[in-house]
Amino acid sequence: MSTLELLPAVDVRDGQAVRLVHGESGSETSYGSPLEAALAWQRAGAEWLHLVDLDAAFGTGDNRDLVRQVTEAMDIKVELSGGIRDDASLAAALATGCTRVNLGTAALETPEWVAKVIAEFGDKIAVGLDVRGTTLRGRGWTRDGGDLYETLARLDSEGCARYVVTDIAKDGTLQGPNLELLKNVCAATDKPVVASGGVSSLDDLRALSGLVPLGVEGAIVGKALYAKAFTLEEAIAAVAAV
Ligand SMILES: O=C(O)c1ccccc1NCC(=O)[C@H](O)[C@H](O)COP(=O)(O)O
Repeated sequence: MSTLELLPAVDVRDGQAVRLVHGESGSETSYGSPLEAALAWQRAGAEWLHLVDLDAAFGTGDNRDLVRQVTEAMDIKVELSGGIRDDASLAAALATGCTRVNLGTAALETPEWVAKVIAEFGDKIAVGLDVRGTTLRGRGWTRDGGDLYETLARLDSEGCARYVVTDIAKDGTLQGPNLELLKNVCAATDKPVVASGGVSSLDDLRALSGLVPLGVEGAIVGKALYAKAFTLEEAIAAVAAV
């Protein structure tokens, strides 16, 4: 069985690494320099970094220069997320040298553009399916954007390479991932799924590892690492031992 990929998260708001609760603007806990955080995960053995520009996601500005600086400083693979919604923001994101980008709002609001860039850029494009129940949320998770499974079927038919699935109710809460949601999404698509939101313990990572045969490829881990629920080294060892 393949090993679950781990993607430690650096979410950037107003130049700082932060974690939100349920992705809500104003619920930030700050954890200092995004570059220091990213370098720390790299030193700890990360193979991936999940880097989010929250201001771009919320439409409160952007941290584009900082995101580029962090991405360029990494020797590991970087997944960029937040506010990538048109040719200009996609070009800027890809120009950082990131391995792939994660589209969210655009998949809900400008499906023709997303179909076009999926066709053009292949597996450099992942789509974030951020849900409350089975309703997708866009614009920094503030607006409803359609049904999860209808959107998934459409994106599958367009050749989307990968999905990043977040249960917003779990995100930043340390309450454990929504395993049922992940199983249901894996049953609805043959494409790999990256699980995001709620990881709280090494047992959660072991449980997610158990879903690898179903199609879960990786897990984004944010709050648990910042809150020191476990170290990244412990997480890497835990998923390797499953
Ligand atoms: O990814 C986005 O575009 C985004 C937009 C608006 C709010 C939050 C957003 N992302 C949050 C993340 O990707 C988190 O880093 C990730 O879900 C980790 O969650 P957790 O382990 O529960 O801290």
